[in-house]
Amino acid sequence: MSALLTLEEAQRRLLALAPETGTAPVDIHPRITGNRYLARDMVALRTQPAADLSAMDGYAIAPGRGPWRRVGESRAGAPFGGALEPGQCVRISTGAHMPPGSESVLIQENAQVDGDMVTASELPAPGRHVRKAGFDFRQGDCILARGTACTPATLALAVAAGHANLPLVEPPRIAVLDSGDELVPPGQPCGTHQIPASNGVMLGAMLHPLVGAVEALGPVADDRAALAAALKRAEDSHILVTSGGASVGDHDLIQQALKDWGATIAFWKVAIKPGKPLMVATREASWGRQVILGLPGNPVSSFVTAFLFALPLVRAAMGDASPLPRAVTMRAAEPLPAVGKRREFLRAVSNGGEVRLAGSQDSSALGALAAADCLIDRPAGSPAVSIGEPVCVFALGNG
Ligand SMILES: Nc1nc2c(c(=O)[nH]1)N[C@H]1C(S)=C(S)[C@@H](COP(=O)(O)OP(=O)(O)OC[C@H]3O[C@@H](n4cnc5c(N)ncnc54)[C@H](O)[C@@H]3O)O[C@H]1N2
Ligand code: MOO
Repeated sequence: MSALLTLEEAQRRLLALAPETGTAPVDIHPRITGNRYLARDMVALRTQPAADLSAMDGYAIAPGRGPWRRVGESRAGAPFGGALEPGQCVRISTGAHMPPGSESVLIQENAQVDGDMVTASELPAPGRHVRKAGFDFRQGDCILARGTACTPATLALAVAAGHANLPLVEPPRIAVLDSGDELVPPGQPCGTHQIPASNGVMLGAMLHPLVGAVEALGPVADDRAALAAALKRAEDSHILVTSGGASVGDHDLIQQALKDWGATIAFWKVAIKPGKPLMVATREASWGRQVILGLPGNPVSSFVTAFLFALPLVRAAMGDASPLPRAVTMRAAEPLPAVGKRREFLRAVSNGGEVRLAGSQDSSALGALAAADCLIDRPAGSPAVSIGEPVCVFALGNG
């Protein structure tokens, strides 16, 4: 058998296949919802601040040690009309124009006021409490790069830079198909030879927050005709995620069904545990390229491969410039065994920078998976870990 792909190589090959979905302008106001990413670099249409502004409430003072004669007021939205002469000041509020001739702001806590005359109990340094024009950004600056996520902060920056809508990558159309003769739809009577079809629901719940709509095509029996009928319903999907039938069993028909459908296998099997039988295929539809991600049927294998492959693929198709999950370092709260040839992703619970196993690491153990809030990433061939040693961890977040 050919060597298994490493995780990095498999992710690289998959992301290179991410489908193109198109771009459309989307109104920012009242707010863009869901996970969306910029299709282009964005340039500021205005300078912010557009003029020197006060950062505090107090008095905009002319240079010198004072006292200063108060000659007017500058409020946010209503600037002082004139310019300050030496020895003059204006009352000023936070966000208001610094009038010409003023140099710094004497905060009101440090001002002694006697009629029109203002003296300083503590003198501000020149330029103190002044936001200089353009210090945040200037017209023409690139403020947001293509592939940036629309977060509350990036939306605020885009609005401040003068934009009313943003060019966003369209979310991909996604279908999920779980297959197996033993699968029973949720809540229906289930014999001892059967199992409730939990993967379709789990995968839909993982993908839905990213795109807002996921078509559920399963559960479907391990039967060529049934699979063909289900695949026909996926003809319009940019991304089809299948679960089950990915391994070597006589009844694991997914690969054959996909080939019958016109798909070409891009690669199969990755050196990870769980998740080895992961399969990737493509299909040229009349409207463009479809990507098929074949996940193993074991529920935990399906979850882990969805986290490592399906979510990044969807994020990449949505235009995310860095779609892969990011690891942090934590300390092992219990010893961990040495790792064999496959890189392992252990279901675990984190607490205050420490991490311990969530329970059974069997790839069917949903109890431990549901209790986990992270995956410990154990490289292939790595030695046993003692309590307190650092380990790489992926927070499950959306997972
Ligand atoms: N002789 C070998 N056997 C197996 C190998 C191997 O290399 N040689 N690989 C093992 C590994 S690793 C995995 S992972 C599984 C994956 O197999 P499949 O993708 O073909 O999955 P199934 O056989 O269809 O199902 C496995 C297991 O998961 C349950 N399942 C499947 N779908 C669902 C669903 N939608 N909801 C809930 N549970 C589901 C199914 O009942 C099985 O118990 O293969 C190993 N075998
Ligand atoms: O890879 Mo399987 O996913 O070990 O259970």
